[in-house]
Amino acid sequence: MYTVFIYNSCITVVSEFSRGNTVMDNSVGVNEWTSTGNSARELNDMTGVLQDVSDTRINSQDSDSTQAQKSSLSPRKRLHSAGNRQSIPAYHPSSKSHRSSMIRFDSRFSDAPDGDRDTVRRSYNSSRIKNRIKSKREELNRLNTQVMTLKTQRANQEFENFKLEDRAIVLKEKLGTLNEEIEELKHHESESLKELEYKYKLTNKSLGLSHEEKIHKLKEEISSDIETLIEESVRRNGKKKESLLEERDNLLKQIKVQEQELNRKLIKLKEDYNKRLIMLDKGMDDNISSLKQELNSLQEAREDTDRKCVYLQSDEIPNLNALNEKLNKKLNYLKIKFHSKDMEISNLKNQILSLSTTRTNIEKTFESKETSVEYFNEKSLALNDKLADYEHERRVLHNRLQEIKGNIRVYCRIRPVNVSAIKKDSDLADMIPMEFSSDDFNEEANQELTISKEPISEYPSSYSLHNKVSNSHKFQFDKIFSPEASNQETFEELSQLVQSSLDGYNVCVFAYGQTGSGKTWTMSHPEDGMIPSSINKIFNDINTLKSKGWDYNIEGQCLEIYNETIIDLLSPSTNPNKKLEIKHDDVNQVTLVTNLTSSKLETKEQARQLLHRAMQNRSTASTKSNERSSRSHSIFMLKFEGINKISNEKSNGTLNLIDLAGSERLSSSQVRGERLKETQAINKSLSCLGDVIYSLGQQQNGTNQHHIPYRNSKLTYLLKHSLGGNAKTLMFVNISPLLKNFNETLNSLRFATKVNSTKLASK
Ligand SMILES: Nc1ncnc2c1ncn2[C@@H]1O[C@H](COP(=O)(O)OP(=O)(O)OP(=O)(O)O)[C@@H](O)[C@H]1O
Repeated sequence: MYTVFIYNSCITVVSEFSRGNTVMDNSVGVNEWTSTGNSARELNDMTGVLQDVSDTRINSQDSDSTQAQKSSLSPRKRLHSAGNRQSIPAYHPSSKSHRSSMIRFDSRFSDAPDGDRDTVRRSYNSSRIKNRIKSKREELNRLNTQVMTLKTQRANQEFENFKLEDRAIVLKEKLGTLNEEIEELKHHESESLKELEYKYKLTNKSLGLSHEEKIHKLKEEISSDIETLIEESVRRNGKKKESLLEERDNLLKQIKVQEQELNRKLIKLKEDYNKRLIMLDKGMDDNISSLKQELNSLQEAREDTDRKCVYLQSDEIPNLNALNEKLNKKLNYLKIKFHSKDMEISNLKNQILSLSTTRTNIEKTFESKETSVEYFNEKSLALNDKLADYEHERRVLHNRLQEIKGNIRVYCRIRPVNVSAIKKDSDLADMIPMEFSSDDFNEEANQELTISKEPISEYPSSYSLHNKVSNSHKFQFDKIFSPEASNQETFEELSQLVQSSLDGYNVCVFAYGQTGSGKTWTMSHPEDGMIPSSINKIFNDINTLKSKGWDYNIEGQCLEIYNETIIDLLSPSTNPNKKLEIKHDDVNQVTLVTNLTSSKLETKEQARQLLHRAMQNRSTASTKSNERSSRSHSIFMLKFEGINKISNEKSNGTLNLIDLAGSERLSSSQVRGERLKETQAINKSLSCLGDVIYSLGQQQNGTNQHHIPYRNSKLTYLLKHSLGGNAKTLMFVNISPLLKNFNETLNSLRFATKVNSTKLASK
């Protein structure tokens, strides 16, 4: 016995050998079955068989068996009760075919006895069912194989879909890359634009400065650069566009090919399905629907792909086209900009042309001005030459004048007496009777001074009486300054020698005379003494000489010779190691005192301060050593080093302003001890000075060619190169007007006369 149960969409074939003994023989899911394409008809056949078997059993066993049992065994009813919606053709026992088979069956066993006949029929039915089940199993296996094939095909199709999706992703990536490239192109283009602008600015600047040809060349270069860049940009963009279009075409082609392939496959599949549908019967609706679903999914995939293609066609390519348009617009904008820049360049060119015209005009004016400047320069040079010549001539003439006046000049200065202090005739009698006239010159341009112990005239109050004098002493000097003469008047005569020192000569100015005769007054009076006045004149003259091309370096030194010892007045020191020694450079006619302080003087003030310092040091020392100032020679030395920028002339001159020690005679001073030694040293050095000057005079006159005793005293040795030759010497003989100093005055006048008698001739 076989019973088919349908429960939970499963058909279960049960072989029942006996009532109440049921064995599960085979079980196939309905859905699976239907999906594998099992024919409903065959199933119906089988159920029909089962119905036959059932009917047979019903007929053969118990005709009174209940209708309920019958209905519970009916597969048709079971199928319907399981909710199977398949339309299965009805195999009712009352159907014609069924009845015919029953007739055939009955006719075969009609001859057999009733018991045997039932048994045979049952065995026959059993074998028949077995065979049919076997054949159905085989068919089921075949269907399973077909199902597997379809599954494989579906997997393949899914794989194809995946591939398509991958392809779409790759395409998207490519599009992304293309977008990046386009961005890069944009960036590159903006960079190129910036570079072009920068180049353009640079070129504009250089255009403004360089020549017209350069401008033209630069313009051409810039134009060609811009054109090249534009062409390059166009070419690159064109290439990109072409490649993009090519890519798009390729993609479209690929899509088309794939579409065709897909269509072909779909057609094939459809055909296959149709074939299979024909083969597997129309009852395989589920299968078809699944296939339809697959088809739908495939179509969806296809639509998706189509949409992607459309997206690519509709969105990306227009985007690319828009970008291209944008680039073209930019290119046009650049072209317009280039055109405007070109206009600007032409404007600039015009400006440069007008500027170059102006420049040419200015150059012409400049040339004419240059010509005038050259002319004036030449004139100025000529004038400078003339000026230098004049300056030289002036110097020569000045020197000649000084020589004519005498390289050794002696001026006598009579110290005034405080006239208000002379109250009585007896006071007048204490004065030295002297006679001179301030403007009375003899044939040799000398002035004469006559002194006498006795009154020279009946009117002794006058200095210029012309009465005959007994026991009188007559002297001749280059100039005699009356007691009323001021320092300014005195300096007028000296100033020419100061000029000589600036002109490169060595000048010595001595103040000779007994103590109290007015030497310091004459030389160092702080306001108008010879030294302060010389300082004034020197710095004034230097300024004037600057316009004639002269520049001067001035150095100042101050020293004292006391007891034949040199003392630095700017830095007095008791240090025995600091020896002040006189050194001579006979070749360059330069004298140097070792360790002597030398100060560079650039202003009057500096020179005055230097003098003030020296005077202070001298007075401090004087207090310590009992009026030493009267018994020492003080020397203020100014050295001038001049150079003329016009004529390149050089000059080296020295101005020595010397306040000599008092010239007291030993007999009159009646000194002893230290004081005697001092007086002897003073007298020795003064007499040496006289000797040197005298010897020099003799040498120049040709009478004495031998020895000049410079070394006999520190003073003469120091002044070796400032005495003699072209050097100028001026000696002030300061005399006292008092009768009590008559002998000293006479002595001084005699010494001065000795000096004055030596007129040094120029070489
Ligand atoms: N030209 C003058 N006018 C007015 N006073 C004068 C003149 N010359 C000298 N004296 C006065 O005479 C005095 C002595 O003068 P001064 O000190 O210059 O002499 P000296 O020769 O330098 O003396 P010593 O050798 O001691 O230094 C001073 O008081 C000074 O004021």
